[in-house]
Amino acid sequence: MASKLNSQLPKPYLTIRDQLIAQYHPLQIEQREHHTFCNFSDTNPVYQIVKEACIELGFIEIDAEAIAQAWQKNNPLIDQFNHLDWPVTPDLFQIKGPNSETSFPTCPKKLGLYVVAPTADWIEKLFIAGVPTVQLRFKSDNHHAIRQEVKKAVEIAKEFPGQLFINDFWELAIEFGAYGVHLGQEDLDTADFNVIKTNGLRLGISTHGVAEMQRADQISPSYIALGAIFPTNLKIMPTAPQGLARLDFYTKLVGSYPLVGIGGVDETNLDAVLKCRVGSVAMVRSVINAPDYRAAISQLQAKIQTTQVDI
Ligand SMILES: Cc1ncc(COP(=O)(O)OP(=O)(O)O)c(N)n1
Ligand SMILES: Cc1ncsc1CCOP(=O)(O)O
Repeated sequence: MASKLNSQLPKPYLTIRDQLIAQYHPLQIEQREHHTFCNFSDTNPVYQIVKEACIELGFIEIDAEAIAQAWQKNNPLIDQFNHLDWPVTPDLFQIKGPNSETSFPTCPKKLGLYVVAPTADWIEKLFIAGVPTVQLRFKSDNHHAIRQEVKKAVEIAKEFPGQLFINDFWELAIEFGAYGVHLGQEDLDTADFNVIKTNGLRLGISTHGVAEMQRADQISPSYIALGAIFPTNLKIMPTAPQGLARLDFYTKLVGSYPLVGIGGVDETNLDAVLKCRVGSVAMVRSVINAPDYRAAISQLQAKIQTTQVDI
């Protein structure tokens, strides 16, 4: 494979690097940044080769470094290098898992169909239609409107057996007593996790790759979300769509955390996503923009019931 990098690797190592790239080409995605050089901080050849191969496969640099570190830990000697030995276990990535004292309250590993909805009225329609897990993702700058919407959604949720997560507004979620909150990476610097936890709320965290999963693990959330799996026009994503081969890898990486897959999932690709052993699949447009949302829910739920493997 022709390299996009100006490699600093010695010639014999380039062969091993290209072997890795050929072996793991299903993990390849089109990268947005064009890497012209690699400034390696670590001189270990295994680390260097793997990092370069991962950059070539389209991993962002912090993820390439995390994978290179895991590989080096598992396979430290270049003269015993086994290019088939891609590391997948959480411990190689220093992912501890949720069983520590600091964990958030647990939620089911299989959350069923998880619909992310724009308003409290939608939350009601979704619960009535039998959706087990919903999220209020209300986007507004009007504090009064936000407060009213969260309050209404939580009041509605109390009438139904399903689970309601509130996106972003964790203080309001606590005040009104929601089942859980969902936070993005940019919320992690400001949210008070102790307050969320001591109030008994579950926590879901968005991730877009390996390094963000490692960061999420430090917080021991109730679930980890990974997106986008496929292209989505609902929001601008910080990383390119990750695809099924990477989803399969991420499912192994998170170990016993429930993994929620999101982004571009619909009836046509749901089977393939479930086969990657995700705990659940979150969707917006496949339900909210469907010509008949009740019919869409029935079809998606039926597919989840028939296809989801034991995890
Ligand atoms: C289940 C699930 N996964 C990811 C997201 C995205 O959340 P976030 O990163 O906070 O981005 P916005 O939704 O605020 O645009 C989500 N909402 N739900
Ligand atoms: C909110 C969000 N976070 C990651 S992808 C995404 C959008 C999912 O929407 P859709 O299911 O319509 O692609």
